[in-house]
Amino acid sequence: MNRVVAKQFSFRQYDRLKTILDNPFEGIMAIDNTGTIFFINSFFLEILNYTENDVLDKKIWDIIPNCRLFETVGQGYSIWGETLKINAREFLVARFPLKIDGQIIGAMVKTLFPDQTIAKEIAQKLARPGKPESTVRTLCTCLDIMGETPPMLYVKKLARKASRTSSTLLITGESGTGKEIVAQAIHTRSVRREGPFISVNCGAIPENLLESELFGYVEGAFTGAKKGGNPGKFELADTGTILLDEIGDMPHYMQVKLLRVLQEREVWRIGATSPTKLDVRVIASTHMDLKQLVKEKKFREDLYYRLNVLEINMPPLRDRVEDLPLLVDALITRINSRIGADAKGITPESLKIMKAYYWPGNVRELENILEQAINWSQDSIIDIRNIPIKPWENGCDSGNSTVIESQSFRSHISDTERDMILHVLEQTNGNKAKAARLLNMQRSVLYRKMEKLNIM
Ligand SMILES: Nc1ncnc2c1ncn2[C@@H]1O[C@H](COP(=O)(O)OP(=O)(O)OP(=O)(O)O)[C@@H](O)[C@H]1O
Repeated sequence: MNRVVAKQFSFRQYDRLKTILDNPFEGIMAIDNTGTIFFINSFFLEILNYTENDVLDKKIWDIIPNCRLFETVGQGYSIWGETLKINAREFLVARFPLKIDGQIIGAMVKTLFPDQTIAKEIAQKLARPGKPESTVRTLCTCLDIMGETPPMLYVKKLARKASRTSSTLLITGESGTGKEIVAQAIHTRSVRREGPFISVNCGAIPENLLESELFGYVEGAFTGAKKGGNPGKFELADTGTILLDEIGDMPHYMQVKLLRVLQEREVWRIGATSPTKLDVRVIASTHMDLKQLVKEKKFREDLYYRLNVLEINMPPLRDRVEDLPLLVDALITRINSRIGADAKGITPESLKIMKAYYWPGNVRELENILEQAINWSQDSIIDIRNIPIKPWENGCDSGNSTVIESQSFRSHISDTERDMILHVLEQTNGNKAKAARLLNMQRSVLYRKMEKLNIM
């Protein structure tokens, strides 16, 4: 190998090593035998809120006074599972000596988990070997949010940040992008995790019932009111989190009432003479453009700003197709265990089609197509071309979503949704409850979609 090649090779190697060490999932830092920091990765820099220049060549005790890494240089052995607190965040870490030819030349510290919540989730999993996930917990955690592309890593980062407070949060994004699972994950890693998580689909509840559903009523409030009254979803979510899904569908008069709840932190049951105090975190989600609705005077501006204290925007699947292999693997495992199949993967042709398709129904549609393909395939390596309705053949330039006019794009989404729903209804002989299950959506959502798409 000549010197130039050797140099290039080592540069490449260096880049690769740096990528490994700079990954966003673990913190790594190393000191020499005088306690001087000679390596720190971006994970730790972000937690410390420092740049490399602030830290490199400084003594470890000046940067993280409570870090016992320098002790490792003297001790010469590793310590696992110690807690390290940096800027009010706690990490489980390991520290161990670095040796060359048996001589200690320094020590390094690394985090064992990205944070304590994930550590606890994994500990729980280990404590219950062999138990199917569904019996361990029903709500999603951050581990259930699949995706390693930059937009998804950003979503997870925002979700972690949002879980540290109880601020009102708005999650936006197309249908099926995972808004509900992110809301659940934020709840399950927040201090409210022991409290309830209540999800309300504002668009699926008939307008005349919405107020009593959300705020409850007292005995005798109206004919047919239950004896003793009934608590609303807000009261049921007390000490926990309420997810107001499809907030864009909330009628105007209810927007006023919701604004009052957010401001006063109390609800008035229908017919009540005094309010009930609440301790609820509100997360709202929508696939609509709320700003546009505000402009069109269909959504109150003051409510929009109350809800949008924090915002997480879920990227559509077409913008993160590099996540497809990971999603496909994970979803196949999920579907296998749900329907008792044994699919192992997909053909390269399927992946090619998937990467070119623009996924109007996002991950929900992907899951549905995979489940259909598993049912139609003879082999354990499934081919999505085997399914009867092939939405990617709908005559659109699937490879380049940006050239699609927004109107035709929307109508294409509706066509695809209509085809999917009709196909599943055919499979279930018109049984809507079964169809909703197959489509992985609430029955009320299916009814709403059927009404919108004129499916009788
Ligand atoms: N990143 C993801 N990782 C794993 N599963 C996902 C992801 N995104 C979505 N899903 C799955 O897709 C389905 C739809 O997700 P979810 O209900 O959270 O979407 P949504 O954005 O709230 O949809 P809608 O607006 O229609 O209510 C669920 O089965 C969910 O588990």
